[in-house]
Amino acid sequence: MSEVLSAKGIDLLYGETSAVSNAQISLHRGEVAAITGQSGSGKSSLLYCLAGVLPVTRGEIHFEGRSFGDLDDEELSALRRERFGFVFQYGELLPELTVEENTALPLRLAGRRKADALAAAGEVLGRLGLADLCGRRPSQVSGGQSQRVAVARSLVHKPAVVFADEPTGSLDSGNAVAVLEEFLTLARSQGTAVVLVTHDAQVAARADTRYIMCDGMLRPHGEEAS
Ligand SMILES: Nc1ncnc2c1ncn2[C@@H]1O[C@H](COP(=O)(O)OP(=O)(O)OP(=O)(O)O)[C@@H](O)[C@H]1O
Repeated sequence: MSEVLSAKGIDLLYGETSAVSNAQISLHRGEVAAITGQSGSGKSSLLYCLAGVLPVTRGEIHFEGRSFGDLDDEELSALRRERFGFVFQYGELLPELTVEENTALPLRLAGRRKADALAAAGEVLGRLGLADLCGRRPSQVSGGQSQRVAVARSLVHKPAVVFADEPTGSLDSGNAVAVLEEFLTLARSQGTAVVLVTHDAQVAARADTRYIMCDGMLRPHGEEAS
C-alpha cells in the first residue's frame, strides 16, 4: 500500500498551551485510522494539523511526498479543497442548497460543470440509499440522513483522505453504527484513507489502525503509557 500522508515530530502550541506534542503518524491509501482519547487531549488539534488547516509549531507533514511547508497558501487550500474531504459532528450542510447540491459542492468548487457534478452527487447519494432525498433541503431530512449526506459530500470528489471529527457523535448508537459502516465501506471501495477522531471505542474498533491521544501525545493503541 502506498503512503499518502505522514507526519513526524508534530507539535502544536496555542500560546503557552501545548495541544500536540511530538506526534507521528503514517497513513496509507484506503486505510482507516482512528484517534481516540479524552476530551481536551488534542485529537481535533492534531486532525486539523494533518489536514493543513492549522499550521504546526514544529515538525513536518508530507502529503504524497510533498511537505506542507513547501506549499504556499493557495496550493495548500487547493490541496484541502480537491484532495481532502471533511465530515464534522453536525454535518454542516448549507441550508439553502438541496441535498444533491450540497453533495456536489466539492466538485463545483473544483470547477466541474454543474450537470456533471450533480450526476456524480446523485450516484454517491444512491450508493448511500439517499436517492429519494436529492431535491430536499437539509431542514427536511433526519439527523441520520443529514449525516449520510455529509459523508456523501466528503467522498464525492474521490479525495485521497477524509478527515472526520466525531462524524457520528450526534447520532443515536444504532444510527451511528449504520452511518459509520456505510461511510467506511464507501471510502475503502474508492481507496480514500480516513482519519477518524472519536471518543467512542466501538467506532474506533472499525478502523484498520488505532491510536490513543493522551495529553497531546499520540500512541499506537495498546502502547499507551500507563
Ligand atoms: N483555539 C484554541 N486556543 C487555545 N487553546 C485551545 C484552542 N483549541 C483547543 N485548545 C486547547 O488545546 C487542548 C486540546 O484541545 P482539542 O480540542 O484538540 O482536544 P480534543 O481531544 O479534540 O477534545 P474534545 O474531545 O473535547 O473535542 C485543550 O487543552 C484545549 O483547551
